[in-house]
Amino acid sequence: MNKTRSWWGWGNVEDAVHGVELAELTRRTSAMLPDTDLRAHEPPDPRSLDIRRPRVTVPASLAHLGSDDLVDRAAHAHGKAFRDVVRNLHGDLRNVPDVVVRPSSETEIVDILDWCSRSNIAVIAYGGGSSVVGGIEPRFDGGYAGTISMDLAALDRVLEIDRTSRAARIQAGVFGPALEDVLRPAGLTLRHFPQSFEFSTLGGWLATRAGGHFATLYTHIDDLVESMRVVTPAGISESRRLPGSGAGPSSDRLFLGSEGTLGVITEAWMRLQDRPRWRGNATVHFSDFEAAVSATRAIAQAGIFPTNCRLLDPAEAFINAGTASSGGVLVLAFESADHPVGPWLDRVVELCRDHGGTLPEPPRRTDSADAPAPTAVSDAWRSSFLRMPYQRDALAARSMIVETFETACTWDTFADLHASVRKAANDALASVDAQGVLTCRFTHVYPDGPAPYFGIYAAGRWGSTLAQWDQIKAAVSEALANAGATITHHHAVGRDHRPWYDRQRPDVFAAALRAAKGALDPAGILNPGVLVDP
Ligand SMILES: Cc1cc2nc3c(=O)[nH]c(=O)nc-3n(C[C@H](O)[C@H](O)[C@H](O)COP(=O)(O)OP(=O)(O)OC[C@H]3O[C@@H](n4cnc5c(N)ncnc54)[C@H](O)[C@@H]3O)c2cc1C
Repeated sequence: MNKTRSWWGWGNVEDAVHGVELAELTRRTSAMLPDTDLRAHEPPDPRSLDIRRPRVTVPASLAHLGSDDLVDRAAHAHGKAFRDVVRNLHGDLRNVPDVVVRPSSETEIVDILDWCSRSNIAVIAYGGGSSVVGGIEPRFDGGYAGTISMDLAALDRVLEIDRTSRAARIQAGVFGPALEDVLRPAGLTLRHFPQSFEFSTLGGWLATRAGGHFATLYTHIDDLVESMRVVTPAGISESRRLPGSGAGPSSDRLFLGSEGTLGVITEAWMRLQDRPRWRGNATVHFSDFEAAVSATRAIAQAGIFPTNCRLLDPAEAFINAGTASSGGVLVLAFESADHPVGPWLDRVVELCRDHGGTLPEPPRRTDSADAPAPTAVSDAWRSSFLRMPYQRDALAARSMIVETFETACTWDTFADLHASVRKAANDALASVDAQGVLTCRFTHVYPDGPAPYFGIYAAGRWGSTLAQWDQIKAAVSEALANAGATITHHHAVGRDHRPWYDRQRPDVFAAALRAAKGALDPAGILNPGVLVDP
């Protein structure tokens, strides 16, 4: 069945929360936050809204690539963060691209960039539109004649597979599932699975330095890049395919995380892996969160790199895995294409026991090609992980504030950071008069520190939830900045994180980035306001 992408919320219209799932979601929410007004509000029809008419006309030679359809433009106006969904629900579409263009070749991209550079039209590269930081939104000053959203979904092919070096040349507009469908028959995988996998693209992952689902070793997409090809208004940059190189600063590193401000990534050679055969998993309960953190650190520093090492604090374990625990739950998994993983699993279980962890179920493993059954907690966590964005939308339409924020810090600073974020979030919830819960989990762990990921579930007031969230987000972002943590571990900078990113990066680096932008994008048309001012 062909599904319909939602213009206002996550994913497909047909997959939205309804029926039993909706009843259970509202029941659990009411139990957690009694007196919440959970009446549903429907999104408006974009055609009923007073959306600005297009200010630009695509030249005749490119006209077949352009769309000024109102719903198409509305769907390209915002990303998929809570604040995007809420604005859509309220019909707040004040910044809408004038035209959506869909090139299917580099030549067309070059022609579009030439036209826009000459005509002072801003260009926003658009992959899957799953940005959660205002990265694809035409929200900026600067007297542009208009804005186009350059949707790259037609660049969706795997062009070559090099089985010997285990790499593939892949176009930037391919979505996660379509990419894996092509690699699977060759026994290969990119093995990059962000939560947004189904609705985000390779180009978006590269442009935002996305983080995949796996907790250790290859965490960011950066680790998987062999070379990149980027069309800039000043020309095309293509790096050599190399397993490693010490030849000066890396051009790939310049374009990774450039968020559409320096050029349009059209393709990349990506390092692949053989599909895993051997797997093992275990779930460990702790009675004390500090001990759980120490166990997780011991594992991160043991040099054994589990694929999953996700520590859920008690609130997170309860809300998203349905498990009660006083000190948190650690979900562990290993997989390998080459060897059985039993000894590694045994070792991490031993480390957990050393820190007081207990296992309600024995570890599971297969030293054969059959996948082991997941533990009850890891199964519950996985299905809730995939449904979370749909449930977030259902709750956003019912006056709830449901959003996440993420960071990374060194182990020595985690306890203080955790305490100050908790305080900032709870104070902010009180100041916006919202009863709520803060949760924390580690999405990734490194030998020198974790990437904590926080969630807020709070009862808001319909019509005010955006303002309430913005106040909470500013408070927690300040707490992260003051603790010396990063404003983002993998969600990128976009427009929403700019104030804190500007404080985080060294001033001389900002000057170098501005100079690079000046050289690559002399007319300053690419994604204005993101990373640096034009
Ligand atoms: C529910 C949900 C879950 C998420 N989970 C994760 C997660 O697990 N890990 C994670 O890292 N992020 C996650 N994100 C954030 C988002 O999915 C990532 O930032 C993702 O990499 C964006 O990819 P995209 O194709 O949707 O890009 P877009 O949202 O379309 O674009 C993002 C940025 O990249 C630029 N861009 C896109 N394509 C190109 C290109 N070809 N060339 C140059 N610039 C380009 C855009 O201009 C924009 O600045 C999540 C978001 C949501 C809503």
